[in-house]
Amino acid sequence: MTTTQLISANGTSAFVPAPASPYQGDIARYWDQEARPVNLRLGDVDGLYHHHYGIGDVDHAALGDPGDGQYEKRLIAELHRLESAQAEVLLDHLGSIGRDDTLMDAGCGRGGSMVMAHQRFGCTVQGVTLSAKQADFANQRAQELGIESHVHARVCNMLDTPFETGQAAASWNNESSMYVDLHDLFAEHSRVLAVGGRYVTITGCWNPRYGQPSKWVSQINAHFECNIHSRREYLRAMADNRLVPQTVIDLTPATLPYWELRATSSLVTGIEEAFINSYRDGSFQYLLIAADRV
Ligand SMILES: C[S@@+](CC[C@H](N)C(=O)[O-])C[C@H]1O[C@@H](n2cnc3c(N)ncnc32)[C@H](O)[C@@H]1O
Ligand SMILES: CC(C)=CCC/C(C)=C/COP(=O)(O)OP(=O)(O)O
Ligand SMILES: [Mg+2]
Repeated sequence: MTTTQLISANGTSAFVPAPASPYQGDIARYWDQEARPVNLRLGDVDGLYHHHYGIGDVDHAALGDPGDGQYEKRLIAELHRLESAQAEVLLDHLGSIGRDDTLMDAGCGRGGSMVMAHQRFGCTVQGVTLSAKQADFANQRAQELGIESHVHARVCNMLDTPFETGQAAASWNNESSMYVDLHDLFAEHSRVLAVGGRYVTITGCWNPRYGQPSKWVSQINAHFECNIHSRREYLRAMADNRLVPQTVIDLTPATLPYWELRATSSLVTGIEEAFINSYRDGSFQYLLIAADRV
């Protein structure tokens, strides 16, 4: 594997794999530079840093009076609670996981879901991200929590991981599959998963019933430099790679309250309207798919 030496601001150096394509280089740079308050301030609530969206009903009693000085703080805590609830639902679908099991988080971001998985199951979690900044951040958090022997992130292409064939009891993509070819992705999950293991994704996908990707879906693609797939593509690519869906849940109604609340906050990024409109017009869906590796 080709590597590139990176010299960081404090003079330390590290070898990271050279990107597999110019596109992956762009995505690595995108996440290396990302520092949006909507992600950092939510993560600061309890130290779980997510780069995914939320599900569930808004607790209006907890939010309280918009007129008082502490409202914004409570709003941030509420958005964060909904994002962590999303990760809990993903973990609910991993099946029975033991302390000795290894899980793979494909596109692990700053590692919030990995920490939650370890805290729930006591297992080992191996994460991969294209971003050295994200991997460092996730490993720093694991160290601060004293769980670095069980939670580890590395800079690595999720389509070509160093994990052994059949090594993982379960694996997932949490809002990270729109950056890769789905056939290549599911071939790698299928290789790394033990037979009988479980794969889970939560993703945004365009709805074939709408016809083609709507202008809102195109706007989301441009905003994040990603390539949202259709629901049909997910199911077809899984079927071609020995991943048999056990559960498919349309989380669209469950994620709308998160977006409607986020649109009222001071942390808006400008993409809220595209998510809200595409979920409402049926062109875009927020889906959980849990599949058995057979
Ligand atoms: C929207 S973030 C999701 C992060 C995380 N799953 C979460 O829920 O917080 C997308 C992640 O996918 C990663 N990613 C995109 N393409 C990748 C690839 N080819 N290999 C590894 N990671 C990739 C990015 O580096 C980033 O960490
Ligand atoms: C559902 C879809 C299509 C997701 C695209 C991938 C993505 C960028 C997710 C959220 O990341 P983030 O938490 O960094 O984004 P934001 O800054 O908007 O909260
Ligand atoms: Mg976010």
